[in-house]
Amino acid sequence: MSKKLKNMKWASVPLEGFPISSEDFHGFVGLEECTDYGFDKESKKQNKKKPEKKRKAPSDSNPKEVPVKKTKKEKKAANPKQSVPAEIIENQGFVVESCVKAKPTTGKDTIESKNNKKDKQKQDKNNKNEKKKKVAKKSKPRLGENTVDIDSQLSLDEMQAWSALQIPEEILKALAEQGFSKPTKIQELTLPSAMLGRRDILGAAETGSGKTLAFGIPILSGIMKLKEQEAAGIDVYDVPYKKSSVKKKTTETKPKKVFSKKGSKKAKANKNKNGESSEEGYISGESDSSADDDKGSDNDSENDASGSDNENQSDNEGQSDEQDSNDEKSDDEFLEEYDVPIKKKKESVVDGNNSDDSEENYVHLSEMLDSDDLADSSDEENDFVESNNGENSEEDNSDESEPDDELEGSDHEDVGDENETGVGCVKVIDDIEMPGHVVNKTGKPLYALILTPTRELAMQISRHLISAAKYTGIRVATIVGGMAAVKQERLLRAGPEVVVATPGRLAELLGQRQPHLDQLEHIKFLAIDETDRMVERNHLVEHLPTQPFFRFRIAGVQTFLAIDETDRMVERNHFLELHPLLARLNADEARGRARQNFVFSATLTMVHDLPSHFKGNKVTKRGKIIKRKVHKMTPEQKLKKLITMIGMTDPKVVDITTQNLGTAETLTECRISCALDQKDHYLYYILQRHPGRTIVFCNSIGSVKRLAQLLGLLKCSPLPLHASMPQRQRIKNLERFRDDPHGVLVATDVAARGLDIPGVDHVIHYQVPRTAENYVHRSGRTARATKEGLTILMVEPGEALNYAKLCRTLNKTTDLPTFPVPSPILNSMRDIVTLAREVDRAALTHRRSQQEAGWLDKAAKDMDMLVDEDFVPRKHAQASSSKDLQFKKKQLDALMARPLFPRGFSYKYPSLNDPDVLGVRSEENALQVMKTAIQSGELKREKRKSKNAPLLKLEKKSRSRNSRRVKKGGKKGGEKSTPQET
Ligand SMILES: Nc1ncnc2c1ncn2[C@@H]1O[C@H](COP(=O)(O)OP(=O)(O)OP(=O)(O)O)[C@@H](O)[C@H]1O
Repeated sequence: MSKKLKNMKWASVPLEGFPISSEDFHGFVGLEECTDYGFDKESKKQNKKKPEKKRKAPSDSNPKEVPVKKTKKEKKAANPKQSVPAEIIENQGFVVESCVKAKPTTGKDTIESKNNKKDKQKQDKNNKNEKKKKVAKKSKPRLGENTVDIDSQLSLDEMQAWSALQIPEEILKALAEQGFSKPTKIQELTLPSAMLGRRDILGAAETGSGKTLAFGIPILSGIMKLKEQEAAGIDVYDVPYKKSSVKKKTTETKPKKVFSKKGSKKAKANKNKNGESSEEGYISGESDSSADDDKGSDNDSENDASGSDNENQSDNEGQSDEQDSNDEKSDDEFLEEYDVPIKKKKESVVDGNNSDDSEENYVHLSEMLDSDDLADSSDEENDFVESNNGENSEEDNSDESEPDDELEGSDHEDVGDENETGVGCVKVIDDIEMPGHVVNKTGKPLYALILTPTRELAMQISRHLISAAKYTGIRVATIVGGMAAVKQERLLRAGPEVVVATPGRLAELLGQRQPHLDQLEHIKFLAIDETDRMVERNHLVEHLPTQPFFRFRIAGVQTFLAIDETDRMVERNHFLELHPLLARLNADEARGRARQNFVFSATLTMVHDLPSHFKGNKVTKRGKIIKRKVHKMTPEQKLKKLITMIGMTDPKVVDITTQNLGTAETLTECRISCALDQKDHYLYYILQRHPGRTIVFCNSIGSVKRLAQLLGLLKCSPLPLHASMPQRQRIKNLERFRDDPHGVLVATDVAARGLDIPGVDHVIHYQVPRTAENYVHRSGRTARATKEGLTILMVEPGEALNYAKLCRTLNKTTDLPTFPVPSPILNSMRDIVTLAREVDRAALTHRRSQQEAGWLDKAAKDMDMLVDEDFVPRKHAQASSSKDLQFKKKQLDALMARPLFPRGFSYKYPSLNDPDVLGVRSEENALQVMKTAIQSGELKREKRKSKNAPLLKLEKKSRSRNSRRVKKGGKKGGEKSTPQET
């Protein structure tokens, strides 16, 4: 011991309570503590370096406690969570920390603490994730997610209107939470047949009328039933869901006569004579009574169902079905009808504790886009994958025995006998047809497939289903293109009961034989939303030429035309995947028949006039005449095609679109007729004068890009949306649009169908849509779920013919009313828009000159050449373009800084009685303006004064012009003047 240490004062420490006693530690004598701390010169030096005043005074200014500035290491060592509260003692300027409640540590404890640490870390991570989830949930609902007001949530007692439909309590509870007090009309008309009769459904109802739940509810409740059977140990893979009673009907699915003339006297007479329209399998919206009849009949069946004989329910769906029920399979082999309420799931499920499960298994599209989340997939997931693989291998084993189950007849029995004798040899059986596709049963059946034409729609349908399935424990996965397939595969490994997909990505994963999707043949439910979008060009052409398809071009739009009489459906290139998919689904006839199919669209029965160039013989470029006859397809034929294509059996057809042909009753339609050049002025006027959530639809991606650029310069904050945008951006823009009450979405028809964005005030068709269907679906983004909305169609003279066709297809006998726009304001709009266009042009010139300069520099660098600094043309061009751009930008800013709608300026517009309205306020409700204009009758007066002929008259002129052209040169009439076909 050094001298210094010897000289120091030491005092013995009592060993009472000390962790180590002298007995425990051999040779241990005692413990002394140093009481004289004056020896530490270094520490004194340090103290000098760090004057005390720098130390923060403790808040409670305890003279004994002095805060110490710790080093990083010290801080780490004294983990605040695990360290024992320390007592800080000051003695002669030296600070000592002594553990007050220190516990001795053993090796075991260290391991435990390590484990605890891990557990805690895990827990912390989980908590953080949960918090993140909660924050994310609170801050931003996902696209398609229903944001429900707590006030609008209903109790189960308030859901009496649903009671007749016998919906499982779990689903009813979720519907109550969303405030859906009663079924919509389409739901009311289709649910009884779908749920109790288990019939295929072909449904046409106006946009925003709740068609998603019209197929969503029967699918979810059907899956609940199947899962019960599964839990009872029944092999649900091969249990047919639909009744045998509908089987025989499949061979002849004659479309019903009522299609040809809806609401005709004959049809009505038929209905009355035969009983009810349900017998015909068709409900027309034209006669409410027929619909009610059907509803009544279905309700009758429900009453029967409440008794013991459930079979009556399906009997009611078609009297003749009764005899057919003695098919190959007895009814015992089919699933029973529901006992309502369905056997309750575990309390936790009903209480919603399980709801997170489904949430967890659903991954939002925007989340899917984060590729990095693939890297941080947790251990649990890896575990899951492993165990799942294990499961698969088990399933594979069970699959090996599968052919035995399928074998029928004596051979099969023989095999059984041999097995019974214990002889372990393989018997060779002749004449057994080997199935082309061996289904890989994973033990987690895929029950339902829902196909949609667009990714956003798939995502939205998933969200709607997840909301309705909240208390059922049913999981839904979304499989769409444009994002990492790996993550979607991971979702599928969890074995979701429902898959919502777009055909392309589904086909891709099927091609890779993804195990869950590989069970596709066994699905019990198939829904195809917006079906008619998947089926295109509904014309029949007689007298086939040699090629199976006749390909033609109309003003750059490449189209395929079905010329086969054998009901061949032709679709655009991106839905080519649909046919092999349907072929696969229907390969096994019995299985196909046992599947319940749903087909819904607002424009399911809409048919078009033939384009004029289809009429008469076709004259080829070489002057050869091809005789042909092109027929306009009837709604009946259109549906027949769909039925055949999808493999539906005895479908119930519900069409309630008769009056408005798919557009909502609450929709106000109008138009603006102007020169092509003026469209931008009008558009800018509407956006400025009538702000609101607005969708501007264009016919091409190019138009969307141009308009988005222009509106950006005009500070309208446009959000573009088109198919060639990255998927992440598409979703982002849609979410931004949803969140902004004054958002402006500029989109192609990719946003036309199905998107349910609440509170869209206006839909503006910047160009006349190519088809009447597109007009209906575009317009349907507003005026949804009984809310009001306004749609404005912009028509320039070149589109007059298409507009006229549109009106004819939609059974409109008069022109759409004109939206009132006061011309003085339009003049000021014109100046701004013209300048904005100039800025746009200048920006383009500047970009080009920059690109050119960049190219020159690069080329010079590559060639190791020096470009002369005074390379005049290049420098000059760059400088002048930049100057020009800056100047024009400033001009535009100055112009836009002026008030667009100054007070006191008289905006007197001859068509409005109340000009002050415009003079006082700078913003107005467009719908109200239009309604007032219609009611005041000013529009009619204005029309009479107008020198312009109504647009419908223009059609006649253009027709006669076309026919003259055809006669002259044998050219296809309208080929040039009609880039769009309705
Ligand atoms: N029973 C109901 N009561 C009230 N609202 C409902 C009901 N069913 C569905 N809705 C709501 O109505 C809106 C439109 O529903 P949905 O998207 O299914 O319409 P749709 O008929 O499929 O429209 P589209 O033809 O445009 O695709 C949704 O916001 C949905 O939540």
